[in-house]
Amino acid sequence: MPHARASIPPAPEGATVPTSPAPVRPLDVIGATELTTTAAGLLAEHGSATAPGLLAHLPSACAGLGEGVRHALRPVDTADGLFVLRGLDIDTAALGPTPGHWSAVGDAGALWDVVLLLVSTLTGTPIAWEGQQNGRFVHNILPSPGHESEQTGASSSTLLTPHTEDAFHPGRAHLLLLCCLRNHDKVATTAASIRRADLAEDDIEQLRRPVTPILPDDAYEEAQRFAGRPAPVPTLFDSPEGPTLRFDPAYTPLDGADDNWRRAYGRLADELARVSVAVNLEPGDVLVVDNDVVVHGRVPFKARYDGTDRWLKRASVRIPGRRTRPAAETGEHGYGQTALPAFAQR
Ligand SMILES: O=C(O)CCC(=O)C(=O)O
Ligand SMILES: [Fe+2]
Repeated sequence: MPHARASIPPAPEGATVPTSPAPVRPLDVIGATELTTTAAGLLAEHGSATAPGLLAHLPSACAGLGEGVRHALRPVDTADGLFVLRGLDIDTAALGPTPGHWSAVGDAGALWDVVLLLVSTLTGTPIAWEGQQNGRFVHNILPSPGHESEQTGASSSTLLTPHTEDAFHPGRAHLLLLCCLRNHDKVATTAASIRRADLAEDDIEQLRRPVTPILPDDAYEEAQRFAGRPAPVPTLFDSPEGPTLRFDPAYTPLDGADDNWRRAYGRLADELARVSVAVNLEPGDVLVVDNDVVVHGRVPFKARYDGTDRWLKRASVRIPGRRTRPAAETGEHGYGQTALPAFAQR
């Protein structure tokens, strides 16, 4: 049912204006039950969502999932560059309070880590970063005291500027998956597709040039200390699958960039703001974002810090053999960071 559309909330003050809703892919009760029972079985067998043996068993566990789930998780197939999988039934009362920091999560909500890993494995290979959230394959996105105005998932009071996830790195995800556990205040994730943007050919030419680097974000302290020279990277790329982008203005130094490039970059940012949609995730929704096509962010909100805060689980996925990026990326140093696959690539 590709025609269903997620509801669009009114734009909060200062936030991007939604122009078109996100496609919803419904998951029926049979599919949802398959995912949760398979996840519960894996958890019971391996004891923890972070057990290496569980990760190794994801492909064989997925082999037992039915056609309905597989169909719902077929590749992103519209210029929106994303979809919302809807139909998982989360008992939010049983989750326990939203933790105050990712490092305090432990196995809280572990069933949903495993469900998200299964969903991720149906779309590709989940990856983790040694330097982020202790190497976990499923990150917890929740507001944390002291981090309110950062450009990371832990922030709240500030607009999380639209960005490509892990834009600084050539091993970054092809798909980003966000599973919503709790979102009482209907805080929207924003998403803008390069395939909805209308740019002048001259601007596209400018932004195809590698002019300035993208530096590691504040979630990567070790990478930020890396001594190597940051390499300039192109912002736009014409891939055999259509236009793609690599964009993170909050971590893009503009000092070395010429005026023509800067103006084109500014117009790209304006155009992405124009086509941006606000996706209001509800508990049980899994937002699947094509990280080569869409930049995502989040509107500002007031954290509660009382155990009822917004809580998302996040996974990153590589699609083996995908040709959406310039070949020159393979020579990048990646600021000393390595993306680790959950299991050997199939
Ligand atoms: O909180 C959100 O909706 C998105 C945060 C984000 O940028 C991320 O998790 O990568
Ligand atoms: Fe992000």
